[in-house]
Amino acid sequence: MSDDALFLFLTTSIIYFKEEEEDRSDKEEVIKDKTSINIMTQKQQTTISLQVKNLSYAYPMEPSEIIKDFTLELPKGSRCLLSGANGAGKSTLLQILAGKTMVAEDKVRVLGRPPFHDFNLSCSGELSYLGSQWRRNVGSAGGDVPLAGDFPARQMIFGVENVDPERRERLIKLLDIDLDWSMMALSDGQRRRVQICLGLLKPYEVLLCDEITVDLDILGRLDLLKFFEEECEERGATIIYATHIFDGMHDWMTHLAFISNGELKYGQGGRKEDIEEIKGIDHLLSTIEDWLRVDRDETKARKLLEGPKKRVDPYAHFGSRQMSYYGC
Ligand SMILES: Nc1ncnc2c1ncn2[C@@H]1O[C@H](COP(=O)(O)OP(=O)(O)OP(=O)(O)O)[C@@H](O)[C@H]1O
Repeated sequence: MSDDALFLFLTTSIIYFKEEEEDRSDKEEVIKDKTSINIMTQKQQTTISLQVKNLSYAYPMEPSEIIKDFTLELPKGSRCLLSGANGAGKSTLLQILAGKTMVAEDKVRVLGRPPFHDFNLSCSGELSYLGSQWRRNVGSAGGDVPLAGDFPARQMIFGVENVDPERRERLIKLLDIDLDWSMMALSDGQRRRVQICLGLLKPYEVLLCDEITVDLDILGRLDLLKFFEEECEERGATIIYATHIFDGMHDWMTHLAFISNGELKYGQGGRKEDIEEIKGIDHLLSTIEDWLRVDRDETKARKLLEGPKKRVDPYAHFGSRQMSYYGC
């Protein structure tokens, strides 16, 4: 081999090996990345962010329990659809999980902490609740009376401190909010958009939603569901979403719980892939319809058997009811 040929051979080999090495290290990067994603997914799946253990609850002065021996466990990053008939106990359960109602410390854990006793869970924004109580408190003067006063949506949204400006911008765009909207002259859907924006400004780790999208138009609802999905997949947020609207929910949810008369009856809060009735194709609506029909028949039968509910009269000891009659 001539000197020139030897030189050419050596240079080509060096270039080839270098390229091979670069290629291999690229591949290794990808494999490393994939491994870390896998580890994250496994970690996400094994990290429990919300836990309810044999929870029972009765409202004060009420004779019967509204939540009965309820057990649920949700991993980080999951999106659980909470379903059930009117009066089944969904809002009551969400209010307990949100720490608005006191139950024993060991019955409910959110991010490993008891939500009622650990006040900081909600104050820090780690646990966020958008529900009936919240609807009455945010942007309203109490009950269903809208806040009076001619101030713009901007004032409410920019009034929340310590918010990431990028997140705020994103939410304003997503919810199609006009910052000049006057809070006293909004439609129900517009008010709900401002309320939802306020509730989502802080990056929660666990979000509890109780029928928040009823007033939104289809686009608003679908965009919001997409946003929630990204929050779970990118940040590992966990969401429980109670609704009677199932459009788009089959693909959206990762877990399903159907509550009947305060008990976890179908779905068991399990992964949707493991629930026989909705496995594979989108059978969610028809399945929930079937469950609701069975539930309605059972409730009727139970009520017939139980007879009328006996309520505790809180004024019985004071005779004030009689006094009020005299007053009339
Ligand atoms: N403050 C309260 N005091 C006493 N009983 C209550 C109170 N709030 C709700 N209930 C009762 O608890 C039961 C469950 O109500 P809850 O609001 O949790 O049901 P839900 O599943 O959210 O219903 P919906 O789908 O209509 O919103 C109902 O029978 C209701 O009458």
